[in-house]
Order: sequence, then C-alpha cells, then structure tokens
Amino acid sequence: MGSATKALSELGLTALHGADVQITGISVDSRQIKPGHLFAAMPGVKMHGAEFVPYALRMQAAAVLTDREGAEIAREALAGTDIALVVTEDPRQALAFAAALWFGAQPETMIAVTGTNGKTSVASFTRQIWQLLDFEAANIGTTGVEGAFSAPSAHTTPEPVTLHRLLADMAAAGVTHAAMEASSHGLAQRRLDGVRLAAAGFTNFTQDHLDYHATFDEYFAAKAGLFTRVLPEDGVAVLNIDDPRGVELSKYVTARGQRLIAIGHADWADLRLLGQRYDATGQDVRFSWEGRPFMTRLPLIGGFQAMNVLTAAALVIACGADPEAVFAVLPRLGTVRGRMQLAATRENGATVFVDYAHTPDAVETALKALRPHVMGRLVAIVGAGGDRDRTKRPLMGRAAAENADLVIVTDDNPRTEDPASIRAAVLDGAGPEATEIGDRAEAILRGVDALGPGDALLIAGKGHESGQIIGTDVYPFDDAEQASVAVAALDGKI
Ligand SMILES: CC(=O)N[C@H]1[C@@H](OP(=O)(O)OP(=O)(O)OC[C@H]2O[C@@H](n3ccc(=O)[nH]c3=O)[C@H](O)[C@@H]2O)O[C@H](CO)[C@@H](O)[C@@H]1O[C@H](C)C(=O)N[C@@H](C)C(=O)N[C@H](CCC(=O)O)C(=O)O
Ligand SMILES: Nc1ncnc2c1ncn2[C@@H]1O[C@H](COP(=O)(O)OP(=O)(O)OP(=O)(O)O)[C@@H](O)[C@H]1O
Ligand SMILES: N[C@H](CCC[C@H](N)C(=O)O)C(=O)O
Ligand SMILES: [Mg+2]
Repeated sequence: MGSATKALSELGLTALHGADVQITGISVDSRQIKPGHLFAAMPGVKMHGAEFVPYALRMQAAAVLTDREGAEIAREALAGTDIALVVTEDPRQALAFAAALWFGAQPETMIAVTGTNGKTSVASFTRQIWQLLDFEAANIGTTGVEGAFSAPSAHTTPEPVTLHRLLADMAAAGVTHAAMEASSHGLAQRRLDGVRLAAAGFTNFTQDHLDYHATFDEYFAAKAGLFTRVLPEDGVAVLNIDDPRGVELSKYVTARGQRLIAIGHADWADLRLLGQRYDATGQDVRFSWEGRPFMTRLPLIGGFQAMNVLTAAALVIACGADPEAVFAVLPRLGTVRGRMQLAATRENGATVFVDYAHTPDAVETALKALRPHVMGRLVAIVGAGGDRDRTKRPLMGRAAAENADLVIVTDDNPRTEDPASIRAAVLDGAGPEATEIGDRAEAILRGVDALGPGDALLIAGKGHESGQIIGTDVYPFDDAEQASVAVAALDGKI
C-alpha cells in the first residue's frame, strides 16, 4: 500500500478527540492489519467488524473507523487506549472516500454501469469503443480487468481499498479511460463512492439477488444510488427508457440537473433504436441520434446486444467523443467473452455459442435471442450449479425445452452436491425428450455432433468460467475451448 503515511485529516476523517494521527495503510479485514493501519470496522451481514477491535489493537492499528454501533461494541476494548476513533453515520462511504484519497490517482475519464443484466457487456463495449478511438482504456467487472490493463478480480465491483489500489495502478500504467460495473451489492455497500464518474449507465431491472436485498424496491434503491449519490451533478446519465425503472430514474436525474441521454424505442429517446434485422453472423441496426438516422452492422448475436451497444456508445459520447466517430467504429466491436460468444463453426456452417445464462429467465432470453439468427434447429445444453438455488433447476430445464428443439442436460459446477440429483431436477422441467449426459465435455461433443447445416448450439451456464467445480476441487474446463475441440474432432481436423 505504499510506504508513505497520511494523516487522518488528509483522508477526510476526523477522530473523536481530535487526534490527527498518521496512518500507514487501510484494512477492512482485521487479518490484514499492519502496524499503523486504519482499521475500517464495518457493520456486516454476519457480524460487526468492531468485534475485531481487540485483535486490531494487538496488531498495532493506529486508528479505527466505524459507526455508532461499532463504537459501542468496541467501547470496553478501546477504554484506556490512545487509538484514534472515527465514528460516522455512513462508515462505508467514509471508507470509500478515504481509500480514494489514500491511493490518489484514478484514470481521468471513468464511467460506471448498473442494471440486472448487461453490465459486463456494456462495460466491455464501452472499453472497446474507446480503444477503437485510440484511447488507453480498460473495463473492470465480473470477467476481471480487460483491455489496456489486465488483472483478475474476485468481485464484480471490488471493495474500496482493492478498487482504488487497482485504479491507481491503472492510472500509473497510462490508462486514461475506464468503464466499471456497479453491482447492487457494490452500490449498497458504497464501494464505488470514491470514484470520480463522468457518466453512468442503466441497462434494465428485473428480479435478482433477493437473498441480499430485503425487497424489490430496496434492490432498485441500491441501483438508483448510482445516479442520486455517486454520479456528480455535472455527470451525464445514460438511461434505458424502454424499462419503466429507467423512466423513473430519468425524473431523479432531471431533478438533480444532470444531463440525460435517453436510449430506447420511444420517440423521446435521444439515441433511438429504430429497427433490427438478424442473420447468421450478426445484425443490421437502424437508429437515430438527436433525430438523425444512422445504419450500422453489428457482428453480435442477440437482439439485446443492440441496446447494450447503444448504451456504451452513449456513455462514450457523454464523455466527450464525437458521435459520428463513435458510430463509425461499431461494426468493429467484438463479442464479450462468454456472452453469446460464437465459439466455433462447423464445416457445414452450423454454429456453436457459449453464454453465461444461469437462471430460467436468462436461458429463455438467450435462446429466444438466438432463434432469429438460426435457419435450422436450435440445440441447448443446460445444467444447474450445486449448492445454489434449487428452485431454479426445473425452471431452467423447462425454459430450455420450451425454447430449443433439442435439449441435453449436463453438469455445471455440482460442487458438494450429488450431480445426478441436480440433473434429475433439471430433467424434471426439461421433460422426457431431453437427453442426460453428465460429463460436460461429452455433452458438448454430442451436441455438436447433432448439428446439421443451418443449426446452432447454445451451451448455457458457464460463459467465461474456466473450471468445473466438483466437490471442492476445480478442474480446468472452458466451454468455448471444448466446443472448438469437438468441432475439430467431428470435422476430421484432429
Ligand atoms: C454479502 C456481501 O456483499 N458481503 C460483503 C460484506 O460482508 P459481510 O457483511 O458478510 O461481512 P461479515 O462477515 O459479517 O464481517 C463483518 C466485517 O468484519 C470484518 N471481519 C470479519 C472477519 C474477521 O476475522 N475480521 C474482520 O475484520 C469483515 O471484513 C467485514 O468488514 O462486507 C465484506 C467487507 O466489506 C465484503 O467482503 C463482503 O463481500 C463478500 C465477500 C461477497 O461475496 N460479496 C458478493 C455477494 C458480492 O459483493 N457480489 C457482487 C456481485 C453480485 C452479482 O451481481 O452477482 C460483486 O460486486 O461482486
Ligand atoms: N440488455 C440485456 N437484456 C437482457 N439480457 C441480457 C442483456 N445483456 C445481457 N443479457 C443476458 O444476461 C447474461 C449476462 O450478461 P452480462 O454478463 O453482460 O450481465 P451482468 O449484468 O454483468 O451480469 P452479472 O450480474 O452476472 O455480472 C448474458 O449472458 C445474456 O444472456
Ligand atoms: N457466479 C454465479 C453464477 C454461476 C453460474 C453457474 N456456472 C453455477 O455454477 O451455478 C454463482 O456462483 O452462482
Ligand atoms: Mg457482470
């Protein structure tokens, strides 16, 4: 975390009794504390970080940042010590600001995107457009950091200390433009409150993560925070107004005086989607910008990708790029890894796609989006993860059976559960005509083998993942790679 020290006041923090101590770093987890650190003791789902203050003292932390509840929990441990105590209403936000000030540099131009689906896709397209316009750009999210800078990422939206260390490293490496995903967890926990955003985007809103957010409205309120709290008043909001929640957000945005770029089919959209025509390798898209019509070719599969691309284009325009220059590079956009990714093509022209759809709704959306690109039959390979939501299994099977012509049920990270019983639950929904093949590599081989001219295969569930989790072991496994191997083997290339 650098060798220099900073005073609490330089990090925007004021200790209770005014002691403006120098700190040597910031830790959120007591196990990471080094002598002189500020320990951010956050209220958690399972426990309060302040429970670990005695341990922090032993590790020679110089200061503790917490809320009133945390101060109460740590009162006895702190009595008689000279450690600086900072108590705030919103300690997660204070931590985010402190981390931003500690690490200092960020790429000059940053955007964030939120929504239930499409965040990774929009962040990647935004980065790709910037790169095609010759900017040093990267995107941060579920698939790690990609573009002009690469790094793995454990979270879709990293925690403030991890995030700001990363942003400072990116800036030092010359990255000037960054697009990040704002997950609802990340927003609720203020993880990106210290990021200086030029623009923010909203893709759509459907049910998800109700295990974490108490209600549907609370989940939406977390997402709305990107526009009502994180994006400054001089920032630009890019909103999908096809979604009623996007229209709702547009009211907050206008009330705050932020510039709005509305996207969608409605006639009041600034960037308006006018029409799409699909074929085997992508789609032609007609749209208008401030009333002026344009036509472009997208080498991307799936109707929803046009909205993702327009959102990305608007974000880049919001950051100051010339609209015509942006529209001119759209035909050069590449697929996002594991998102409707064309993984292989057979000699007979049949295609194999890999997609991260791992919910009933996503399986249905992905298959429906693929259908207009396919002249022949649609084959689906589907499975459900172990140690995860059990209720979705038959529903995923049913979504596959209802939207594909042939279904193969296989394993997708069985984890510590019995794989056969997970498959049985998926098969319950998929019906008697579905084929069961536990081994995923064999399922892919059989799926590819079934493809005649004009047919397509969708391998759902794992997307960009690089391993199959069986028990607690992770075995290397990549759907796209397996698809290429299967095609090469069946077409006599190996
Ligand atoms: C549900 C959730 O988001 N949990 C986050 C939350 O943890 P928590 O509230 O459960 O923490 P806790 O275990 O109760 O502990 C409370 C506090 O004590 C601290 N602690 C704990 C133990 C210890 O020995 N010492 C110590 O100091 C913890 O660091 C924490 O600050 O606060 C922690 C510290 O700030 C986060 O690391 C943790 O993210 C966990 C790792 C996580 O997996 N989050 C996932 C669900 C997540 O954020 N996912 C989204 C994407 C979702 C999606 O769209 O699919 C993401 O952006 O990646
Ligand atoms: N605009 C969209 N509307 C509906 N579905 C979409 C849209 N964009 C992507 N999808 C579907 O959602 C899946 C996930 O897409 P993506 O990874 O871009 O979303 P995300 O919001 O980053 O998801 P996560 O929360 O898992 O990080 C894709 O595999 C695709 O099937
Ligand atoms: N990252 C998410 C989705 C994984 C999708 C699927 N491959 C699975 O393992 O269920 C999870 O762990 O629930
Ligand atoms: Mg994502």
